[in-house]
Amino acid sequence: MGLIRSLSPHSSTLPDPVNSSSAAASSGKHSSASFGSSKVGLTSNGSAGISNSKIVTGDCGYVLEDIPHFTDYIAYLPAYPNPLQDNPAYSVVEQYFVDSEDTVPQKAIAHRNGPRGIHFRRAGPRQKVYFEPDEVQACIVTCGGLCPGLNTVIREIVCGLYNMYGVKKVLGIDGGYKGFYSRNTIPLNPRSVNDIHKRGGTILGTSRGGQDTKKIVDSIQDRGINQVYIIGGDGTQKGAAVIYEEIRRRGLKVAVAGIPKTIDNDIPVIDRSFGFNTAVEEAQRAINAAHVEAESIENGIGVVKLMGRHSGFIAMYATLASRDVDCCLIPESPFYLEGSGGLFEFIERRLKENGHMVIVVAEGTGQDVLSENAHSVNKDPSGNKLLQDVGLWISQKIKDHFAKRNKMAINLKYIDPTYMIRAIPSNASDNVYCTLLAQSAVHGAMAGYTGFTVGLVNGRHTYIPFYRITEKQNKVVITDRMWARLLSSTNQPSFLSLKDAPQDKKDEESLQGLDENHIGSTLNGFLDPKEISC
Ligand SMILES: Nc1ncnc2c1ncn2[C@@H]1O[C@H](COP(=O)(O)OP(=O)(O)OP(=O)(O)O)[C@@H](O)[C@H]1O
Ligand SMILES: O=P(O)(O)OC[C@H]1O[C@](O)(CO)[C@@H](O)[C@@H]1O
Ligand SMILES: [Mg+2]
Repeated sequence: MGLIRSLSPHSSTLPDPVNSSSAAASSGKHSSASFGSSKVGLTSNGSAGISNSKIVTGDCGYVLEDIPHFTDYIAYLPAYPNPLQDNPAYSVVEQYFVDSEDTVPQKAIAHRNGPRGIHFRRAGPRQKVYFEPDEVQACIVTCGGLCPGLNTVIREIVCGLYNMYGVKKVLGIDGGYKGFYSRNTIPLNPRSVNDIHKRGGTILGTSRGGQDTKKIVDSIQDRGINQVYIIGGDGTQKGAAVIYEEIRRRGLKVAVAGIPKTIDNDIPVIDRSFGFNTAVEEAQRAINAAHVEAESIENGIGVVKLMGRHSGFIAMYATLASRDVDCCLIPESPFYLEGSGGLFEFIERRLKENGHMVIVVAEGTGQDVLSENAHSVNKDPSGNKLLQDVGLWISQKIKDHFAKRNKMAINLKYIDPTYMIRAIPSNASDNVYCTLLAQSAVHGAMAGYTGFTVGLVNGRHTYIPFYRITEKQNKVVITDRMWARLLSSTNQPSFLSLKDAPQDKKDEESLQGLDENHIGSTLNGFLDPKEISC
């Protein structure tokens, strides 16, 4: 059961507690209150056990998917002027504090008569904060697989808290979620994190599994922690969502802020995840090596396997960037080997035309076919399916095919740089991106927001409610322009025979995951069709 804040019935502004410190007032499942031309409400949401979502609606189909704030569930909290207002470095900025009305549209493309659609709160410093500097005891945890930029985010959270807000107590949690209750903490300060951004990995260590919400929140409470920064992928953000729920259930003034991390770029809503650019850049080295090997020998074939459990973004962007790739295979695009329009036929043709070729394959590709041959499906401690090596499998299949009846002598080299592309430090552009994500998280937590993930949406930094990040995975849409660009650059077959092509919208959605225009169940009851047209 959730609470909604009391709203002035005549106000036409967004309810932003960092400009007004009025506290919780009424309660109710799926309730809404009108104010001016806007409506705000909380509703049940089925995803990841999250019970409350804050939806604000306005004119012309405007919807704000807002994030929780302490004042939603704690009454009469004092607020303080943001210390940044006295910071000489920022005093030159004309409007440094984010206007409470600033929100960012999820979709940048608008039609004249279309609804304004979903928006997220713009990230950044607020005029008021809900912590005094010496009251803050922050902690940082990294979970899941490695990703370039983890250390940069850690560094910038520590430095942001120290330098912008005068916070002096920051702890690192050792080895992922389980470190909360099984390890000692690591004290962090600007000196200890000074040059960690030049290193790959995470200085805090990471792990999979071991997410025991009760023990984690007990540890947060026992240690007096009141800001929790959680860096990790989809699994981690689901864990963060349940930690936030438990903290809220206990009525604690503890901010939970997620920073999305995934080498696979499989987190929805955000433009891209940090470290992704670095990984794509590093993948070029492997593709280049495969190309050099392949073109130096008769009928040379280079096969490169890149990461991408369910989403083929790294393979797609690495292929588009390289221009040396003849065929890119990703999990979203089923393919077949034999017969007309199949991979073998294409390889034969390309070898006859060019004398060599390069194939890039994302690790999650063709797992259905591979697991048919596997004895059992193993899972990692987080419950993620362990993948079969598609690179080895496809290499062997190609070799067998061309060896059959001495069809054609080929020279195949298989390169597997998977861990090399994620164990490196982030490049310059990812470093800047990590810095801004970390600072957004710090500003949000200091302003009393909680239960949110920071993310870049249409080039703007935003605060996104957890459920939007965890409800589905970001996938390459194979009926989109980007995949078409790839097909036209490689000239590979689409492997979509006519009968497989999406027949209608429903098929398309099941093929691609949910449409990005999809308005989730969270909005039921808040989007009145009458309000959409204006
Ligand atoms: N549904 C869930 N609810 C609570 N915690 C979860 C859930 N799924 C995963 N976790 C926890 O989150 C942590 C990281 O999860 P996981 O290993 O799936 O990596 P991830 O965050 O998805 O990152 P990546 O997939 O990019 O490596 C683990 O400690 C795991 O136990
Ligand atoms: O680090 P692990 O457990 O070997 O997992 C590897 C997986 O992690 C990722 O890097 C991120 O989910 C995937 O691309 C890959 O399948
Ligand atoms: Mg994951």
